[in-house]
Amino acid sequence: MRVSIGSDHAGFEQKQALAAYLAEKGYDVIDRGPDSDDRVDYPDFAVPVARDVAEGASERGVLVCGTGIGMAMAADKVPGVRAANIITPEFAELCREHNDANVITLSGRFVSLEDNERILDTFLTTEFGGGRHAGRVQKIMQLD
Ligand SMILES: O=C(CO)[C@H](O)[C@H](O)[C@H](O)COP(=O)(O)O
Repeated sequence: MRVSIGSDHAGFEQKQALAAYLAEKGYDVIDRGPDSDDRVDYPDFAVPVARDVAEGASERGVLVCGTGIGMAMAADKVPGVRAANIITPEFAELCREHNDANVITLSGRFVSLEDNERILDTFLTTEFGGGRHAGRVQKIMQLD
């Protein structure tokens, strides 16, 4: 599976570690930056990752900032993207099963790397449940 990843300065350290973690697990990782922890603006990195997913260059997107909140707001503006800000593995499972989220946004300041690895594992391996959830997700997508 191809996965695009990006961050801002607050998520840079975890982005680097998570990109390496995913590559080690066999994922094809596209790193959309940044390349250092210099202060940057999160929308500038959310949008390239979101566009990768919306345009099919990758199947999933991963974004890390201080909280994940700003990244989710920015990524979700890109038509075709369903971004979820996730801080527990349980929510990671549900955002896939119920919402078919295709971009996950993570907190580099309030969630440990180990916990974000577990969250990411769940996000990348849980299938959409379909059924009663399908029409609901369809209604979201009609808002694009
Ligand atoms: O987008 C955010 C908030 O939802 C992120 O947490 C940012 O990383 C944060 O706002 C950056 O803050 P800083 O004071 O400029 O480091």
